[in-house]
Amino acid sequence: MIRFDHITKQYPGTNRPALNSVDVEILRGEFVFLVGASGSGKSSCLRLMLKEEKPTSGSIHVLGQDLRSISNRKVPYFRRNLGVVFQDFRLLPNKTVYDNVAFSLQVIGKSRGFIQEAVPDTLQMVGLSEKSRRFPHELSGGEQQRVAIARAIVNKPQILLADEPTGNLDPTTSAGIMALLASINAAGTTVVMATHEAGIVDKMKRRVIELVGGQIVRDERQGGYTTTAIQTIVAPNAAAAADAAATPSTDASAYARPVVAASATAAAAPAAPAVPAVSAAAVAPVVAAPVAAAPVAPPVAPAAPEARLETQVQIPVATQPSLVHPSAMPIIQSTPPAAPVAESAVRPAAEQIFHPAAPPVAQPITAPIAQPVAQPTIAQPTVAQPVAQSTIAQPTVAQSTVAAAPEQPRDANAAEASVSTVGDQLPADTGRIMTRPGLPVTQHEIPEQLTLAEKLGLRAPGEKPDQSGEQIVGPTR
Ligand SMILES: Nc1ncnc2c1ncn2[C@@H]1O[C@H](COP(=O)(O)OP(=O)(O)OP(=O)(O)O)[C@@H](O)[C@H]1O
Repeated sequence: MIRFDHITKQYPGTNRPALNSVDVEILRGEFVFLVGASGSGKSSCLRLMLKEEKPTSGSIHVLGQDLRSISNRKVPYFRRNLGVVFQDFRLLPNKTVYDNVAFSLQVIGKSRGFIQEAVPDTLQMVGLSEKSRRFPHELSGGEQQRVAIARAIVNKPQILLADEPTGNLDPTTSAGIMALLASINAAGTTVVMATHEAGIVDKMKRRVIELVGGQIVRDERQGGYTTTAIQTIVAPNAAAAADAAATPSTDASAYARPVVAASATAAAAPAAPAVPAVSAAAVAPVVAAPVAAAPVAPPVAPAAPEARLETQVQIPVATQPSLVHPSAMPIIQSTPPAAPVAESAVRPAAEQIFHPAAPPVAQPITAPIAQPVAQPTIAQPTVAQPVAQSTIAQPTVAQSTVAAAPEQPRDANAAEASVSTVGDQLPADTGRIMTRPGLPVTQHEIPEQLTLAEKLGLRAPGEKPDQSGEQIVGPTR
């Protein structure tokens, strides 16, 4: 779904890169924290995913598209597949809650009927139905962030990028926002969130990617802000890996199993560094989608993997997709809350990253027996009413409407906005390990400074601004 290959980003006028040869893949349905000290490169990662910045070298694929192939003119259409939430909310101050959310649909040409249905549904999901007529300055910080989240998800993006969304909020309000993000993720949206907040990361027990000085130093399933994983040695075993590759599983329960898998590169080199093993804490993550019955099931309905974990001890590695990039840091994997989908399984041949014939090192391991734990204390979303699943549960369906008449964007290029989603609608490939071909690097010029509307994909760079203005409003409390 999102893949960085050897990404280096050096900003003009700086003498060291903000990101230094970063390799990482984020699968569909994952909830990923980017953590690290200030200046470690978290926001740069998000800006690159959004094509707000271009890498100095390396390639980025998002939703099956090589971002280098997306022209500046088409960037707004690409961004319609991504929702974005910022630390400072960035709401339109002269518009009501309803209009802030509706605005993002109006500017991409959604029909009045669609807007009248989608906006109330989304406001209900974020618990703001009763405050739809208020202006941003009449809301608390947490409520403003909920509006920003509603705006980000109202078009049912497949990916939600959040840059320190709780940075301006108190712990209790932050917990509510995190529960909301968890429910959005549980309904199928991939969430990537940069944060400094150790408490949140520790409670959520999701995948954690840690950056230090622009490099990934840790990539851990169900991690904490500071790793507590027990490191063990896993010896290369090509035969076991070959078996693993030959018998890919489509059993969703496979995702629930802790696993260790190394890269094909490691398999080919007996002296390769040891691969870290699973986290000792295979505990239940915080997810419970507070959604009501819906006409359409979530596209990536995350089963509750924690329930199955409790009795598992011996873990067949073959059934778990690896997130390990051949040249990336070893990953420490335990249990993802959802069933991430390897986008690679549906890419064109030239982009295929799975190479079953060259399996990585993979050894059965003894997984920790999950201990019953108290439910983490992050609260469920304060949704006043049962949530209409249609609000976010059908991202792939929704995406297709971006290019469909009468809601088609206003120029012929709009159709391309939906193309990128096609690759994400096919079944998961669960049993193979990723290796990737090197790709030539071509740079595209994009504006360094974009307005909010441009960042949100609402308006093409350079297009005439909306008359209502694009001022931003930050937290009021
Ligand atoms: N537009 C820019 N021009 C020059 N340098 C930049 C620019 N943006 C970021 N940097 C530098 O790149 C490095 C990474 O910055 P980035 O904002 O990605 O870090 P971060 O981890 O998100 O930090 P924070 O947690 O403080 O937001 C820093 O050294 C920063 O000074």
